[in-house]
Amino acid sequence: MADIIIKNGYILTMDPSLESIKNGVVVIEDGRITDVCENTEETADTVIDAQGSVVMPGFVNTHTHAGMTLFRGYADDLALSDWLENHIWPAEAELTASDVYAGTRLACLEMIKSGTIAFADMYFFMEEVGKVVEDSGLRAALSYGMIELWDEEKGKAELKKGKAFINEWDGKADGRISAMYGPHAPNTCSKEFLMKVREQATEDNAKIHIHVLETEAELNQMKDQYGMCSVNMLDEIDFFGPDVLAAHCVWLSDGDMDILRNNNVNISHNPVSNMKLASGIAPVTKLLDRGANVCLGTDGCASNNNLGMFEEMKTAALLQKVETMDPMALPARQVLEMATVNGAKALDLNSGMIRKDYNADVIIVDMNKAHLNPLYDVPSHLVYSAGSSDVRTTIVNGRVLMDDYRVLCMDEQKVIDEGRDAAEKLMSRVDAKK
Ligand SMILES: CSC[C@H]1O[C@@H](n2cnc3c(O)ncnc32)[C@H](O)[C@@H]1O
Ligand SMILES: [Zn+2]
Repeated sequence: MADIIIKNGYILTMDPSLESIKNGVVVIEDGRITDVCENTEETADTVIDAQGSVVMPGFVNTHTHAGMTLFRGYADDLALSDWLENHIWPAEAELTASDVYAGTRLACLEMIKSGTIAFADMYFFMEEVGKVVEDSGLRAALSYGMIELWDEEKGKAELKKGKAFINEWDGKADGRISAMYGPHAPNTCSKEFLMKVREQATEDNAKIHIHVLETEAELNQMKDQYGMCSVNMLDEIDFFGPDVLAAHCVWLSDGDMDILRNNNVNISHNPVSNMKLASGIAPVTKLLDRGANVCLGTDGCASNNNLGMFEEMKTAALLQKVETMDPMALPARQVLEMATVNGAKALDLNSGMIRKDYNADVIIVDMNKAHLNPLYDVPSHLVYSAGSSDVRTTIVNGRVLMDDYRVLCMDEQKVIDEGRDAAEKLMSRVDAKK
């Protein structure tokens, strides 16, 4: 007997070897998908009727700072350097472990409700993030964000913290958590420090999550400092590889794109954050044309201001069309791949497709809504018409985290109240310091 059978749904497999099934069945046992078919004789403890819904792989958000939900709507409409240096960093200096716990719980609640099954996070007080992920049931690739600022002693302490986090958390929560090194960016960490991070990551068999060429200011700073851009500098120190997740990559030359592709670097595109901070437009279609693995992230809630992957997909697709002046650029199906298959590849997850033996990381999207009818093409609706609140069920590792809009893995109202309280107290401490 299986654990879960999802029946009567439109199965969008995202599997190149298996077409979508108009009225199909997904069978789940021990956290895995054991069958994807038109009919089954199998029985299960839980039978979910997905009539009028799309059954698809859940989203992988490949760049976020989950605890920053507490800064949602704080310091809007500013350029990145002003936003970060004069507003966000002074406010983050007041953060406590319990703030990050409350903020990350709020983030996980939002992600579960909007169909995300895994996320790559870089922040502070990462033990709190680990605890939240463990309890929530989500998957995550977590990194302690290291900012060295050319201070050798600080660098040593940061690397020690990064390593301690990896030692304690990699593989935790039955393998749902992986841990990475998180050097913040090439313009906040010295070349020497980044070389040490690379060496340590190789030795520890850990991946690396880093911001790369997000702004023109970073490009100019790097040219002044090293006589070359961040990608060239990182390439020179043999930093790149398939274990690197590079967020943003907005200011790339053609040569930089070749370097990233040739080194199989995973690139997290974060279009809403890039638009809000007016950082620029990443050359996504050029990267995809080269065969690079481009995935999709929201960035933190102070630069987005939500964690919804539906909005991110639509923005990504529209932005590339305007950038290239080609309405055929980044079609719906391709952007869906970025949000599922490519994200899973970047985080080394056996997820991102509805396929036999894959993780049972499945969402059910309710199509019985005014804004989703009539329905000619499912990928089109998912990218251009659907929204976060259309997700009715989220399953991760075979556990139902949200069932028909009801969150089962946490007390929704308590998480909202505690997030709001933590933000209120945090902001009074921030104001007192002004
Ligand atoms: C060292 S933990 C992460 C660090 O990054 C800051 N941050 C959030 N969003 C961005 C962004 O778009 N670019 C650069 N840095 C960002 C966050 O506030 C933390 O300080
Ligand atoms: Zn970021």
